[in-house]
Amino acid sequence: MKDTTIADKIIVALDVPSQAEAIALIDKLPDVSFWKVGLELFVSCGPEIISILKQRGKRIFLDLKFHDIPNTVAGACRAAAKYNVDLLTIHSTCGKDALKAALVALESGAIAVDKPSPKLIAITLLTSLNSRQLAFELKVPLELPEYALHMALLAKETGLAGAVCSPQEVAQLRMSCGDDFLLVCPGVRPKWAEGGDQRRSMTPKAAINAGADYLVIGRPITASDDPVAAFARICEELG
Ligand SMILES: O=C(O)c1cc(=O)[nH]c(=O)n1[C@@H]1O[C@H](COP(=O)(O)O)[C@@H](O)[C@H]1O
Repeated sequence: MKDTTIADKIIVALDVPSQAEAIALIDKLPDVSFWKVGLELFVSCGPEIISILKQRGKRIFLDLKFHDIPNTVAGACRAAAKYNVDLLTIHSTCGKDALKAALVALESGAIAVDKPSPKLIAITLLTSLNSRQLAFELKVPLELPEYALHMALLAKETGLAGAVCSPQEVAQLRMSCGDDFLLVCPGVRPKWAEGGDQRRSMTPKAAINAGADYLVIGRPITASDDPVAAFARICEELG
């Protein structure tokens, strides 16, 4: 088995509008072992990108962020099982019944196609939201860290494999959810990169030190003039 390196902890978000641009990035960055296919790319070019990544031996995070009633998320998860990806996302705010239905359908879908089940992980609170927006736009009366923890625990109690959280909450979630619960952190920003629409960022090094299993990083690498150098610089900063 290939040794795991610090670079393997970085999942690069393939947020581009076409398959050609995605392939160009994948081939430009051969040291990236884990790629995220999100809504933009999947809606633009469909599931073929999954096969392209598989042919190159990459791990895949299929980030479709399901959010619907139990019957619908279950159907989507059953269908997604056939792609044989490593990680799949659903919003915790679907509620416990939907999370459970999704998990059961994903596992039975994987058995039906004789493939391992992807790990289902739950979005706690999008990293583009801050505490002000949580209180005044979403009208959630809890403090942000308490809300994120509650959403992670809901996923854990339902049997999901992990959660997506901002690096600012990862230490608390790690402490409360234990070492076996997968914690994936987007909203990560090296000091030299622009924040963009992310609201609860920390540096890659700080996020890993706080307990993240994986970092999801997009634009600091993919929108850089030199993605290869940007990826190498992040790996170097992670030590
Ligand atoms: O599920 C995700 O990956 C996700 C959850 C979240 O709360 N915030 C978040 O930014 N993401 C994703 O992580 C990636 C972050 O990209 P950059 O902001 O370009 O680094 C995007 O593809 C987002 O869709």
